[in-house]
Amino acid sequence: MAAQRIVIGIDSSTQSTKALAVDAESGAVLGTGRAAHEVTTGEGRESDPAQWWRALTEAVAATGHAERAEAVAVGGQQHGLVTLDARGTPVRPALLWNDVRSAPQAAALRERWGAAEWVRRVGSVPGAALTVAKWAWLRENEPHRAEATTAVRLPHDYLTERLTGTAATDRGDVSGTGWWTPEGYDREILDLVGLDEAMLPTVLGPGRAAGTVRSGLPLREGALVAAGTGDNMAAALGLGLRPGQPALSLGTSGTVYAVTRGRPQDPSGTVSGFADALGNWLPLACTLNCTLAVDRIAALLGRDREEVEPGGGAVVLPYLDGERTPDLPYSAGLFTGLRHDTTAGQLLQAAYDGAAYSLLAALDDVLAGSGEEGAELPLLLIGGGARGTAWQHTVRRLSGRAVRIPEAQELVALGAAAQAAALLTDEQPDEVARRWRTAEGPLHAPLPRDTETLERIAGTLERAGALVDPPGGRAT
Ligand SMILES: Nc1ncnc2c1ncn2[C@@H]1O[C@H](COP(=O)(O)OP(=O)(O)O)[C@@H](O)[C@H]1O
Ligand SMILES: O=C(CO)[C@@H](O)[C@H](O)COP(=O)(O)O
Repeated sequence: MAAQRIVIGIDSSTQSTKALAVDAESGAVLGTGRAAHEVTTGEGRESDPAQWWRALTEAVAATGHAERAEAVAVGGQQHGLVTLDARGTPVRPALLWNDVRSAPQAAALRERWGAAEWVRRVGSVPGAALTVAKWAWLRENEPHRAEATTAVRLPHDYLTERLTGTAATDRGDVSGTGWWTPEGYDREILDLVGLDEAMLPTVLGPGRAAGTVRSGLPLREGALVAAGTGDNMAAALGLGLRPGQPALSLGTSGTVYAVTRGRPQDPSGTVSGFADALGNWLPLACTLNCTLAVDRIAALLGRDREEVEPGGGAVVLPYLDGERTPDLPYSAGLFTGLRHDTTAGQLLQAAYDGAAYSLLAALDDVLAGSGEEGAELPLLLIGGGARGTAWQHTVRRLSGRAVRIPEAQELVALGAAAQAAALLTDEQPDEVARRWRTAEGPLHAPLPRDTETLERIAGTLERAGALVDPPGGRAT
């Protein structure tokens, strides 16, 4: 019998790091680890990259297989701006994807060339989330820190570099920066925002390793380190997505996406034209307010997250963090349509509906522009929220689609593990995930689409005007 080969997949997401030790042959999860991250509250959203590294070492050690793993890969939250000095030490905490302070810089970038030209170059219309807007914010607001920066990284690049000593990224994650084109870094954009290309990592092609684990780390020295990728691209690998198969992730962010063979082009800005971690594309729409916002509203209402009730005409736009889809970075949450007989459970259901609405509306755009057949395939529901009955039911009611809930947990970490395993077995990572049968799970039949609720939310958004889009910036 051949010796068991073990790989480790790491998901460094907004709220925590999760690590899975996986049998490269069968996909069996042999050990798991998790360590929480701190994210600032208030106006900005920041985390200390050194804390991600500590969380990674803790989570990897907790799998119980760190010393045996032959290959490892990191999937990381997208877009975050990590700024390092000449010693590789963070100049300041990372500005995260959901930090909307960079909205004015994003607007100025859009103004400069127009949405269509940005889409032609980098696939996406710059919003506050994109790294390019965050770097522009830093230069304007903390020029001394921008000056002190000698290297710019994404979260997964930073962690991969700490593992290997190599400054490398991949086409999936780099496609969310706003300065990468399929031909390489866009010099004109880098000039526009005053960033030297020498400060950026090398973009590795699919299937390439970033290097090997350095000595003195809590992993086996010399183990292979795959290129890693952004967390959504890693989940696409982890599910073994074939072109046209839609997925919806309910985590800190809500995301909807599909793998496509053609490059997405959406000048409206709803769908970002990301690359996947292989040679394809990953049109994706993302909301800022998903599980955390709904949980917060449940807490305000004094309810458990599952204590929802149907009925009533209330609408909740749960934009506690500002919002990205629709593009309302300065918005705050809005409750409307309350009556004497409105219950707390109905308000909580309305919060779920408000959070799911934009994702499902955007799903239609993701699929419409995808040019792929198979758009009627069941929606794969993943992320922490997919475990919740209220989330599952809301997605089924508002999508009118069949929904499959993979039994496998932690699809981002599994995707990273599949990428690591592919280095050992000479397969494609998505083939590895299909071999591991990661997308299998109960299939829920479609429910009739609740068009009344969808229309009520759409109408509220249309009429909400300055309440959700204050002319002078942040509402509160
Ligand atoms: N059983 C559950 N029901 C509903 N939501 C859940 C459940 N378990 C976890 N969650 C939600 O999942 C979220 C974390 O999801 P996750 O995908 O791990 O987030 P991220 O990757 O953004 O850090 C938490 O905010 C929590 O609200
Ligand atoms: O910004 C995006 C996608 O464009 C987010 O999806 C981030 O990648 C963060 O993901 P989670 O921590 O919520 O998984």
